[in-house]
Amino acid sequence: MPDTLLKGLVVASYGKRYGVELEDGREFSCVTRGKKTDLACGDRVQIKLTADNEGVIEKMEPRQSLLYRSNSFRSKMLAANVSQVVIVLATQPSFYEELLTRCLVAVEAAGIKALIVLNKCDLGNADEALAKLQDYATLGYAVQPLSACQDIEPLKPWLHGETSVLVGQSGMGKSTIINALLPAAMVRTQEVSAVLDSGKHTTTAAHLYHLDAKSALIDSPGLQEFGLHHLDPEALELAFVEFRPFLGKCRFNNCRHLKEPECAIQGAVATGHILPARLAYYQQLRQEMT
Ligand SMILES: Nc1nc2c(ncn2[C@@H]2O[C@H](COP(=O)(O)OP(=O)(O)OP(=O)(O)O)[C@@H](O)[C@H]2O)c(=O)[nH]1
Ligand SMILES: [Zn+2]
Repeated sequence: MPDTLLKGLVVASYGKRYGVELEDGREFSCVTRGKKTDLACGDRVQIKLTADNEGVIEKMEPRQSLLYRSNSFRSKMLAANVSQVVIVLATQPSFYEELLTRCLVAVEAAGIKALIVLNKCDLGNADEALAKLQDYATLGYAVQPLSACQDIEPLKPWLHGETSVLVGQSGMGKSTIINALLPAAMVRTQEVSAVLDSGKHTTTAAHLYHLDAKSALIDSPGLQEFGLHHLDPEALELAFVEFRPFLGKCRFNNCRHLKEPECAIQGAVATGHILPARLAYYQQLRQEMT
């Protein structure tokens, strides 16, 4: 029955090709109709089979969430329908707080939960790195210390029942985490690449792995460029969670919280309700928008 539409899940995206897993577990290499490329790993779709191991994506189901990463030129979809973003940091090499901030902004704007994992806690300077993350814990973000190469167990309860996407700078230990959670992952990645790459060198944008019947993990490439060009100023100020009680209380209702007089956000910094560093990150991102 070549015209039957089959329900599936996008488990890999390779440029213009997508790996789609059907409900029975079979996976097919699929293309979209025309020039449509606005699909992401985690999207629920309906496909029509065209030949052995090939399919065309005919329909996409509505999304619950969509996480973007973008650079200065364009935004790209990172993952769809995720419930949680796991930001992987490490004690060494030291992480960029600016990148963490950008990532948290993207997560808030997408309406998703965030978990901050501090990996490599077996190395010497864990206390220092954890102290740095205390500010984020105070803001309400979950922070989980980990040593992925020694014991992955502390991470597991956080992933249960969630569709999580792992993001992090190169070298923080994402691959180590995935391999510890899912020892067969590497094998599977290679098999899928062989099917989908068809001899060409394409990079995987993201890949979804099932941890169990209720939990999935999406691996994504580094987030070195976590531009936020898809956001508008309102979304940006809302993404700084501790700003929310003060929004709408500035003298000017179009206040950018840069140098305006009688700004409630700057006032909250002066009274110790908002950290100066958070305002500085906000202002940097706000200025990128103008
Ligand atoms: N000491 C220590 N080293 C770790 C831990 N987790 C990972 N590493 C090491 O850190 C290095 C980088 O780990 P990867 O898992 O390759 O990092 P990645 O984030 O996947 O990096 P990319 O592949 O570049 O994206 C490797 O040498 C790992 O062995 C840990 O918990 N403790
Ligand atoms: Zn203001």
